[in-house]
Amino acid sequence: MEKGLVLKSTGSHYRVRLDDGRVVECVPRGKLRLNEIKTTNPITVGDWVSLELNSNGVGLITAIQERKNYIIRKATNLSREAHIIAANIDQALLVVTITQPETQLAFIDRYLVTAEAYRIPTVIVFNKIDLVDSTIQPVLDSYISIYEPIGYKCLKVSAKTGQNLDLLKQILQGRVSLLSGNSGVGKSTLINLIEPGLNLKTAEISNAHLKGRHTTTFSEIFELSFGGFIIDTPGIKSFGLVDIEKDELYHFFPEIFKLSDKCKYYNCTHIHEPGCAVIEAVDKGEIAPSRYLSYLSIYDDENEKYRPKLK
Ligand SMILES: Nc1nc2c(ncn2[C@@H]2O[C@H](COP(=O)(O)OP(=O)(O)OP(=O)(O)O)[C@@H](O)[C@H]2O)c(=O)[nH]1
Ligand SMILES: [Zn+2]
Repeated sequence: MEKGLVLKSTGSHYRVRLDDGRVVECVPRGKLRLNEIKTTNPITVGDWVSLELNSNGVGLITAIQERKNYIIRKATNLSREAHIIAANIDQALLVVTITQPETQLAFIDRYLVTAEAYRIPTVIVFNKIDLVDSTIQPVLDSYISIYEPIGYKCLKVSAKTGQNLDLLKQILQGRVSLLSGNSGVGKSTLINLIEPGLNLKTAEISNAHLKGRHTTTFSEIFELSFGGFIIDTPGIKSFGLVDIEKDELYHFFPEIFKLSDKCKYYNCTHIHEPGCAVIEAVDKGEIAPSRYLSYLSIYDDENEKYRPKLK
């Protein structure tokens, strides 16, 4: 009996990396299912599997280990089944830039909420730090002062000058990472510097959900030469919001969640209730206005009237 990590899935067979580094082609033995959700694919990249090796070197997958997390894409047909894109993601690296292009705070917040809901720790990587001049610096500082206190690790790098790429490498080392970020922030440039020759298909498929044919694109995991894995999956630079119940949304804003047990009402929405510890913290400037705005707009687009005025 061997154990391995699923690197690639083509629907019917799988490429699995054994613990000793060997890579073998595998087929599942019979029906393998984890009783989680209705899914179009029972085994996905990032899965840890048990397998038996045939004499001809082909593996027979006999079991799938329980997943610590997974990301899904809703299948485009009406079967309501989900397609699991990847499992057991140790961390997401969200690459953002303050300029060329400017990554919006609302975009970062939506990403972080989704990552929290998926239980994927996220590191915010500020790239193109070489472009930061005296006008950009305060903006960069303000971004970091929003996210660092909440607990998100922030890293300033430059693919152009090579600044802090060693730290980025350290973060990637020994982990399974998902690389995300808007188009043009430098994901490919960074990864090519860190691991030359690795050509990720990070390019986003525009309106992927509108184009059914793209759901047949399979994701893949690449091994880094210095140890660690990168999940390469098209269209996942910014994964969509998972279905989050409105009244659970505050769970995915760590700084709001932390305060929520101090609210007067146990079912406080943190939007209009008297005695709300969250609103109080927003008023006192202890919660970033932009974060609270994101909370309101994700909760309900009609919360306009509750929005605090930004200075
Ligand atoms: N000045 C500067 N330019 C950078 C840096 N990193 C990347 N770029 C440039 O930014 C542009 C976009 O970089 P890409 O690596 O293609 O960005 P991407 O995030 O992979 O973009 P998509 O493939 O569209 O998702 C390229 O022209 C890079 O040369 C950096 O640190 N500093
Ligand atoms: Zn409240």
